Amino acid sequence: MTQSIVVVGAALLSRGRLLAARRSAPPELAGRWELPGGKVESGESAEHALVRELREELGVTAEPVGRVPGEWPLKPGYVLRVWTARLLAGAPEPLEDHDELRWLTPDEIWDVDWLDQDVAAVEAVLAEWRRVRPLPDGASS
Ligand SMILES: Nc1nc2c([nH]c(=O)n2[C@H]2C[C@H](O)[C@@H](COP(=O)(O)OP(=O)(O)OP(=O)(O)O)O2)c(=O)[nH]1
Repeated sequence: MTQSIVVVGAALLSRGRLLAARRSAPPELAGRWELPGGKVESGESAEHALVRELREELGVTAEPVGRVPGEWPLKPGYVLRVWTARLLAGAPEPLEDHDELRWLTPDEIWDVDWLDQDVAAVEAVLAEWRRVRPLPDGASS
């Protein structure tokens, strides 16, 4: 049986916001938004890949916090798994693969044009985020 290639995505959360990244390549994905991350290399753990990718792509030191339950198909042979993560050092910059970053509040999550294949994953991130930090009584979303 052929194993799918695992792509790890980071739900980097800071000060009540989620980091979204706009892809600059390849052309069919450019301009759409995703969770920063990338492919897990052979012999590498997903958590290690997450830390490595965030360093390479965004220039930050981050640590994984917890897996967001679920797994989402990307292109054939690729699946996306997502971890919440927190920043330990640095301010994210779009160094590689991205040309813009945005910190989104829960209310702003759908303001960006997520990759189609990321929408279900982002919904799961939102559910996990609310589970961990429930909204105060009376909040609308
Ligand atoms: N990082 C990331 N990639 C995603 C997401 N959604 C999605 O379809 N993809 C696709 C884009 C790419 O085809 C693949 C991940 O490749 P990548 O280019 O980010 O990973 P990488 O840094 O390891 O790749 P490479 O440039 O070293 O080849 O998964 C997502 O939310 N995050």
